[in-house]
Amino acid sequence: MPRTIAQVRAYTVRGKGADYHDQSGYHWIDDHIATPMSVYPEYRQSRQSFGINVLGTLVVEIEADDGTVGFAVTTAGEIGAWIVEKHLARFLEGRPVTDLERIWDQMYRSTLYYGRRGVVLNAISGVDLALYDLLGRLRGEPVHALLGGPVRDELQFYATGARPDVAKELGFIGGKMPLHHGPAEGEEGMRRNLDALADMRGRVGEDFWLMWDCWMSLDVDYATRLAHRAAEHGLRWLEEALIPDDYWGYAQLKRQVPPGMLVTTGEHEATRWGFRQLLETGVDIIQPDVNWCGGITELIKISAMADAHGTMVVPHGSSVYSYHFVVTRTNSPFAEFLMMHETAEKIVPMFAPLLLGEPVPENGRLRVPDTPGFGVELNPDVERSRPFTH
Ligand SMILES: C[C@H](O)[C@H](O)CC(=O)C(=O)O
Ligand SMILES: [Mg+2]
Repeated sequence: MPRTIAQVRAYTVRGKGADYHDQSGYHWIDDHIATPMSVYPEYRQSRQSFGINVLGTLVVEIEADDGTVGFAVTTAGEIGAWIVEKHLARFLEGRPVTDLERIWDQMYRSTLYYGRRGVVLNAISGVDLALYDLLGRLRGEPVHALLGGPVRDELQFYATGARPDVAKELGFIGGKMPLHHGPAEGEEGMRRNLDALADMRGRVGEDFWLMWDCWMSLDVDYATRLAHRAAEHGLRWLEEALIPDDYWGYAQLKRQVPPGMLVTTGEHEATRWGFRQLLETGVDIIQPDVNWCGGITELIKISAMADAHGTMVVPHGSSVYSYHFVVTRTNSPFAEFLMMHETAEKIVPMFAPLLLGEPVPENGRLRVPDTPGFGVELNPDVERSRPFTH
């Protein structure tokens, strides 16, 4: 008989951690990056000014009836803690730890009237990942073994950050930069974007992948013009050019970009139904975030559907939670590493300082550890609180 779930607990943490936009002091990740809010000049310089970091980190702990505890982290803060404690916990406590599918389905169906995506799916993802962690710990196996085992010996990474030139030195296969100026900054902003790309191309040489992360800031017309002008500097892909709801725009953009340039998106999409719509647009790479899209139980379905469309799945960030998945799938040939060092010049663990044992790539590569569950522990020195109980 499988173990049963004794208790579900939700905690919040402020500063860094899973809410990696929650940085203080200078950080490249908050330095005049183009966003959907860039149409308002007063919100252009800092994403924190419009509240990109309001949520904070959610930690979900699930305890089995023998006292074994699994956990996971995501971006959802207090609102997520409330959803887990007051609504989702009832679908877990007293159930077998192996009931992944039924638990996911009940969490999703029961929250449909206020959920479907966004913070509710972040909370569901956190619960699902904590359950995988618990199952791995109980069985003494890494999560990648629960998913069918690795299809390659190690992962290779591209780096996201302000310094692709440093990423190249560190052994990454490519560098993805934030786009700094959106359509509201006119031709001057367009020129600055292209100058930055040309400058970086000059530093990294011809063959190194360079990509742009547009964080939902563009429209189809601007994105098309940007893509054509960027082609001469060898831009490999244009990421998340449009708002996530504009599936029709993505289909049009895919038809209009120069041959060979990839259109990628999906980090703010959730569930198999959202990704079905996205796959039908014809984008080249989908980028679900396993901490936000519904967890591993849902990513398995999204990935299989993408595979049948001949589309690559390169998950957004998510550290160990995506590494254990990516290593088990042939249509996920590489992974993202988000450079959380303030100037992107050094490698630091993505969710630092929240996790102990969080692995980082060396020379752009990583052998996913075989330690049980996701192989990480909560750092006891990081203060957390439990705002709600049930
Ligand atoms: C750099 C991007 O604006 C964002 O902060 C991270 C992201 O979208 C990505 O890693 O992809
Ligand atoms: Mg992105």
